Amino acid sequence: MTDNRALHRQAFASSGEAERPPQKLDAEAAGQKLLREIDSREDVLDRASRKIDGVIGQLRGTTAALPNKERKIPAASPIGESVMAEALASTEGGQRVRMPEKAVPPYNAGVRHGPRDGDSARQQPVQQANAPEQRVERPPTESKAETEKASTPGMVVIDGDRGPIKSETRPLDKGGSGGGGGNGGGVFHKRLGPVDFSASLKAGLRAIKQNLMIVMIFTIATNILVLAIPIYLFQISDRVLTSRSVDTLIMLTALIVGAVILQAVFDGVRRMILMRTAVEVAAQLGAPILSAAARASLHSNGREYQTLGDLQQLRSFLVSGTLLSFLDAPIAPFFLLAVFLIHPHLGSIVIASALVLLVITLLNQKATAASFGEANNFQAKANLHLDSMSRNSQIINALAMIPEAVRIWGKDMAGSLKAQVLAQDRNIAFASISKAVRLLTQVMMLGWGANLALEGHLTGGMVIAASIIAGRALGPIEGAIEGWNQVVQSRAAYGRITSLLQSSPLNFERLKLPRPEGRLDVERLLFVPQGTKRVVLNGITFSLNPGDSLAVIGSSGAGKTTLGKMLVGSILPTSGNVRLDLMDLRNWDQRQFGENIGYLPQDVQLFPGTIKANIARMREEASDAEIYAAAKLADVHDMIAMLPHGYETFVAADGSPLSGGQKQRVALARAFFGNPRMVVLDEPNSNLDAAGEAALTRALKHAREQKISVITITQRPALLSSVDKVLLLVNGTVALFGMREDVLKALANRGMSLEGTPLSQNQLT
Ligand SMILES: Nc1ncnc2c1ncn2[C@@H]1O[C@H](COP(=O)(O)OP(=O)(O)OP(=O)(O)O)[C@@H](O)[C@H]1O
Repeated sequence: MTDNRALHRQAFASSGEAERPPQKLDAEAAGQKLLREIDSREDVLDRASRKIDGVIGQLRGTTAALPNKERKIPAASPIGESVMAEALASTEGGQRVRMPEKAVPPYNAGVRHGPRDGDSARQQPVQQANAPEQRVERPPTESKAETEKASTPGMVVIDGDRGPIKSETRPLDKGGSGGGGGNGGGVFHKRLGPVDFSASLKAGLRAIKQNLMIVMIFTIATNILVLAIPIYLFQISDRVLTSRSVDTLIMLTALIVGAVILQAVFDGVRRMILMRTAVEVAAQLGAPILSAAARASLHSNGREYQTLGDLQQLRSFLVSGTLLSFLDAPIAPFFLLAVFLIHPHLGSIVIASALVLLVITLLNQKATAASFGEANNFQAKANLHLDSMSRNSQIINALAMIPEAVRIWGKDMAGSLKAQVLAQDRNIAFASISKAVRLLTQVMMLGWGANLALEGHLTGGMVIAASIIAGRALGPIEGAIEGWNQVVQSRAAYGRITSLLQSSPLNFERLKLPRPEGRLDVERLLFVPQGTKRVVLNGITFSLNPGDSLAVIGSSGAGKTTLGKMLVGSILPTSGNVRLDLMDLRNWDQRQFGENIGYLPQDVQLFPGTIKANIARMREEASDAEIYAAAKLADVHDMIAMLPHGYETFVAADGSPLSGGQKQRVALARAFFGNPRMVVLDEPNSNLDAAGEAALTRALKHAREQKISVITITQRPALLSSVDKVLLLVNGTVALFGMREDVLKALANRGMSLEGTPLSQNQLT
């Protein structure tokens, strides 16, 4: 805005002043003067806003100095810094993958010789590998610069960004690596190791508590200053009008004007602090909630993601008038006392109506809780449906399913709206009753006060003052009733946030193990999906040595995909164990396990971002050498090289511009990224043409050379030539398992196809 004005001024100055008539010059001078005035006012406003921030900073400093065992504020990261970091990250995303400069190295060159983190980890002794990592919940030591920034008046500090996403600025000159960030390549993880969501929750609550303490100080001051108006009325009617003193009137008016302005400022400040509190809570809890939801959604239909909406609900409550009413409530008894001091009769009237209002509050809570809960449940269902609609938008359009999809959503929405109307009707009715009670109280006070005045117990000014003060005393109760819906929803939202964060399996620390070699032991796996009696897998037992390659074959519905998911830990068995290097998957550190395995699911999905970011599993710290090594290992480098933008090709959420086969091959490179020790490929050739299938066979050969244990789920015989062992699944049980030749021979002897079904006469001959 200021820049625009500067431009305008420049335009004024440079547009040939000399030739212009004096009237025009006058007008321009007036215009410039006006702009200068606006500038100076803006400066004043800016300064005021900075001062407010400074006051908040100092007050926070004061609360920080209070003796409090719990008070260990984590390293603060100013909003500006994270914005800067993001800006830097997006600039980096534009860099290109650096290819090897000379002759193309052998497929494993990047893996064997590159200065890779994984390699150094492998060479470290076990003790070192087991050294405790920095945990998320531990407040990092504040650097001097940060401490200075935090204590600088005028600097608003948000103690946030403490989830698994670490708030640190990325180094810009990282070995020429594109980092795999890509333009749209978001950040999934930056921090390794276990997290403690309870600590994040505590930090969020601490931020709320601290700020509410400051807000309370301003609330008390505001409420005291609110008394200025009744005192003014009282003084005018009882002193000025009787003494007829203009001087007293002027002095009183000046005082009251000052008090009213101060009250407005204090009220503004407390609202600003609450707004910042809401932002801070979002910054503290956003990343932990998303991480916990992502993990929890593994065993559900993804409704946990809606907990982010709960955080939004909590934020809205923190800036709502309802919260201000609750904050005003503790001061209400003092107003009551003031009315009592004016006259006990009037005080009794206020107490009686306060009790009536409290009863109304309880009745309101009882009458609306169930309906509000029902409305929320329906809303959550409608949101889930909306989510699935957005994921399946192509099918919905192609099969002209829009009316049906909208109808299903509409049914849940209608349920939610119906329940909401019922609840809101009751809420509004109770709010109206409470309003009426409050107004009637004031009428009674005026009426009875007038009677007391007639009897000479009170003056007219005292009656009016008492009536206004009574209004302030009852205001918070009325506000609480009106905003009760918000209270209920926010309480439920907080409950859901708490249970999600506290029950997350990511909370539990796991021992960091040495890098696995790829030995796989599957023991008596049984899988009966929750809520069903269907036995999908039954007594599956087999073992693979590091570097073994296995093909899992079987007819459709035999349980191959389910077994594959179990091998990568995305489904937990009902009983039995899957062990990688003897350790049960449940006991592996989840992040470490994920880094050491690869998985290509049947239904390939890429993330919106560049191909390089997708291959690098969206990791910003991935080096070009690692990305290139994965692409070579999966034999997709040549295919990527043919794309107009190569590794920088941006893949949209629906996978365009890649074809189904290309998507599958990029996902194959993603599975091989980071030199994993075990890779599970579910139907990796389902979308591939002959050339793609040949490349896949080569990829499996490379993996074998690198001693990566590969489990390939397939129905096609083409891949069998590149595996050591074959496992035939029939109805969830192992029908055959052994060396490829033996299994194929056994199959032929039994006259069975690769799917385990008897061959027809034609096939046998
Ligand atoms: N969560 C679940 N709830 C109920 N049934 C399930 C569940 N998961 C798998 N199943 C059932 O288990 C059986 C095996 O499914 P799975 O997807 O593992 O088969 P598959 O061998 O991979 O088949 P395909 O080759 O067609 O992919 C199917 O009949 C499926 O309906």
